Amino acid sequence: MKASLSNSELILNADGSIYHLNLLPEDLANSIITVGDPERVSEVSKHFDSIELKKGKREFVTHTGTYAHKRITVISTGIGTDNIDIVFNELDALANIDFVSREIKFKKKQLSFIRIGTSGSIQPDIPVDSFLISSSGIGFDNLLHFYEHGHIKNHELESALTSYLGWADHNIHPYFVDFDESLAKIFESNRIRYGVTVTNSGFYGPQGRTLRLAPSIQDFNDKLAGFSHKNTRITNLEMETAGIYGLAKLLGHRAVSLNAILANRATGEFSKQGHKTVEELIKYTLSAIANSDLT
Ligand SMILES: O=P(O)(O)O[C@H]1O[C@H](CO)[C@@H](O)[C@H]1O
Ligand SMILES: O=c1cc[nH]c(=O)[nH]1
Repeated sequence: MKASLSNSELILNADGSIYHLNLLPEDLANSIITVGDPERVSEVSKHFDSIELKKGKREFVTHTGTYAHKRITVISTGIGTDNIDIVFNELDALANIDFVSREIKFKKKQLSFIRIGTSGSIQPDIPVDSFLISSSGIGFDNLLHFYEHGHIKNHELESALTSYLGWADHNIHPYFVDFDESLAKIFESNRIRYGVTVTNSGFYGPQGRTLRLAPSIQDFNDKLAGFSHKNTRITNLEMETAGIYGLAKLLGHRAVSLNAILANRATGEFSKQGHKTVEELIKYTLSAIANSDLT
């Protein structure tokens, strides 16, 4: 017999929508763009040919519409993998749990997630205003540690990085998860490079930034930048990708993260045209989706 999820586990609002996102199952397209900044949602949907719905609650703003005959949902996650836990569990519930019987559906739907985010490079040769596809996400947060996840990790790279860093005494246990290669192919061109992205649990200390507080690990970014294993090096830092890759893979979905590089931490630069660069990445992403087999 199938288990019915209780009211405290699958939480629905009075109108039948899912607790934090305020969405109904029919509100969701199969292709989903995630962005961190709620204001970036309309920067994406302003390009749509039509918008069928706009909903939101807290930092989770959602627009669903059509672009070049593709139905697309764009949703903001806010900042951090704690929010990724909420967004990805609730989006998967919309697709794969029957809200009437409260049972997990036998036939699962696979969603395609494309993150359009901003990020800081730690390599001097990756300039501000460039674009980067994360071929892996390395979680310096703790989200994946709360789920059984041994089967979806890149064990070889995780072990190599863990022994190189030797930061277990700092309670740092990075998890390493790869992108969905078939989804990433859609976004390949000579305008965008591949890299490996660290997902941090903060923007300042956890990304090696020092304003007034002393860091617990000296030369944090230099140490990350110096990692090398079979042609793999770490390229950039942000705050969501590893959590997205981990939860998407665990739930049977596809995910790829596209980064607009706004900071170069090695050279101390920050983009003077961040809005334009993000706008260009949005147009680049939508054009690639238009020319893809995504439905
Ligand atoms: O621009 P977004 O998508 O929010 O991404 C980056 O920007 C935020 C920090 O400024 C973090 O969320 C980081 O991951
Ligand atoms: O340096 C940066 C720039 C954007 N987003 C981040 O998380 N870090």
